[in-house]
Formats: sequence, structure tokens, C-alpha cells
Amino acid sequence: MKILVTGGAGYIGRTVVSALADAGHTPVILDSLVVGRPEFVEGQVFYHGDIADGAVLGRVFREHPDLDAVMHFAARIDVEESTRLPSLYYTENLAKAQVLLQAALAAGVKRFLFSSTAAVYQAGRPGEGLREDSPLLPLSAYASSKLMFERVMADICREYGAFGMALRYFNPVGADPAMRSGPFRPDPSHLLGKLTKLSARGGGTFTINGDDYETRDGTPMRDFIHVWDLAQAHLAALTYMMDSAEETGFEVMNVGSSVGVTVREFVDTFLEVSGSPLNVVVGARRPGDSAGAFADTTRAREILGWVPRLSLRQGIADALRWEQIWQDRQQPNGAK
Ligand SMILES: O=c1ccn([C@@H]2O[C@H](COP(=O)(O)OP(=O)(O)O[C@H]3O[C@H](CO)[C@H](O)[C@H](O)[C@H]3O)[C@@H](O)[C@H]2O)c(=O)[nH]1
Repeated sequence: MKILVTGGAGYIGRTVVSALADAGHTPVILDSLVVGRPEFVEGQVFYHGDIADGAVLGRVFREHPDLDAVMHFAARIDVEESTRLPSLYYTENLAKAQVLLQAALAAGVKRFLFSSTAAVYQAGRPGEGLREDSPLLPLSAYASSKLMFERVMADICREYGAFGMALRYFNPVGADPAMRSGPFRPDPSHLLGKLTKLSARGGGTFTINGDDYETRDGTPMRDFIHVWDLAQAHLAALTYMMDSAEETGFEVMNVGSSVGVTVREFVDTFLEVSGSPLNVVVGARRPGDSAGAFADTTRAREILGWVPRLSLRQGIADALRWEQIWQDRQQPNGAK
């Protein structure tokens, strides 16, 4: 199948591009390269442009009249930034996404897969996984923009007789196990990114943001999903949409490991896997943080037949291996 992948030069989008190619599909990438990396589109069918640029969209759909589906990853993803710049988030993640969706529908592409987020949920009850019908409470413009687009998609897919799916990601970690892509931000704020950078520098102090939450060790809980497992969920969702007897539909599905891991447990596992001599201290809570939760992935298992296969340890090991490769690549002439 031929799939348009927006944001295909980004961390998750590029991983999915590799998974699609490995499975014999043909990805066509559309990326503005505002965040995405030019290295990730080398050798790929690639269009440089914005998801709402009519001229670029026109070219893509004209030159690929045989597209079977769109996988839409291109988005702004920084929760903190979204609380400062909500208009940017509603423009990029909601208004522009609608332009893309309608361009696809006008071109007759009626399968649309969207990257949503677990940030749409209200914090779960301790010990209970979040289900797709659990209470929603988006706390940032980022989360709201994602949830709003889910609803826009549901309505417009019905109007046009199309099939849409929104995958609600929990916390992706790791890199393509074949090392074709991985995280690339020079100054990441997320847990594994921070730990990986410290480890690459040979040590330093890592601060756990609060240990007075209602979790088993007081530190927040998250559900970490290997990015390659996440990519496989997209392939399963694509197959499901293409094989569906229904022409029209809309499905929401959690994609997580279904295992809750606390920040302290994560840090301990990281120290074991990396062997890094990090100094771990406990600091204040991070504003806006929640005690967190994990995914109930029953729907993805039953409907898509998808289950995560890769461990947290492998996610950490792959991230560490990729960090080394990526840093080496950033050096001129490959010098260390
Ligand atoms: O140096 C650090 C960095 C993070 N943490 C803690 O680790 C946990 C996880 O934080 P991340 O920033 O890694 O992940 P979040 O769950 O907060 O947010 C991520 O997942 C969300 C979905 O739930 C959104 O997609 C968002 O964009 C993405 O960053 C939080 O309790 C955070 O405070 C620390 O203790 N120290």
C-alpha cells in the first residue's frame, strides 16, 4: 500500500516510515522540517512543505493518485509551550490538520490515521488502567488540540463516508532497533532524554520531580511504550482500516505497554542498563505533572490483534545505542 506520512522526518513518524517499508508498503513523506531532520528523509519519497499548504498538498495528491491512506504525525508536542502559546497549538494541531484531512478526502483518500495522546485523559485511579472510555480532562492546549481533532475527524469521516482512527499514545521510548532513526532533540525535557544526555556526558545529577504522589513509591507513574511497538500498532491499525467491511467509521485506541512504571523504577532500570554513575536526587514537583497512570490496551489487543513485545530495558538500551550513533553523525566527517 502507498501511505502519505506527515511528520515522517520526526521521531515517531520516521520510525513508522521504516516499519511501513519493512512490511512492503510505500511511504510518501510530507514534512516541513521545522522540527524534523533532513537526514531522516534521505532516500525517501519526500515533499518539503506544510500540512496546510494547498500547493504542496495538490502536488502530493496529483503525483500519487494511488495513495491508500494518510498517517498524520506532524504536530506541535510541547505541553509547556502549548500553555504559553495556545493559539499556535490550535492552528498547527487542529486547524491545519483539518485542511489536511479535507484535502485527503477531496482526493479520494478515505483512510486517515491520527497520532493522539494519553494526555487527553483525566488522571486514573491508582492500580487501574485507563480505557478509551475513561474520563477525559485535557489540561493543556496541546492535549485539547489533540482531543478536538479527534472529534473533528469523527464528524468529518462520517460526513464523507471515510474511516478514521486515533491512536492515543502513552510515553514512547527507544529507537528503531535497526538504528535508522531515534530521538534527536539536542536538549530534551522528557525523562529518558534527560537521562540519556547525562549518561552520554559521562555522569551528572538527575532530579526526580517530586516523590509525594499517591503511587507505590511516591514518584509519578507512566506507561512507557517502545517506539517500535508503537510503529507496529500503526501497521495493525492500517490493516484493520483497509480490511474493514465498513467504509465509514471512527475508532479510538490506546497504545501503551499496559504496565505502570514509576519514575524511580524507571531511573533504577536506566542505571542498571546504562551502568552510568548518575547522582539521583529528589526535587520539587514539576508544575502541571500528574501522578499518572497506565494504559488498558484491551481494545488494541482484541480489535487490532496488536500486543507490545519489546521491554523497557530494550527501549532504554536502544535509546542509548542510538544516542551514540546520532552524536557521531553530528560530528563533521564522522570524527569523534
Ligand atoms: O528530569 C526529569 C524529567 C522528567 N521527570 C518526570 O518523569 C515523568 C515523565 O515525564 P516526561 O516529560 O518524560 O513525560 P510526560 O508524561 O510528562 O509527557 C509526555 O507524555 C505526554 C502524554 O501523556 C505528552 O505526549 C507529552 O508531550 C510528553 O512529553 C514526569 O513525572 C516528570 O516530572 C523527572 O522526574 N525528571
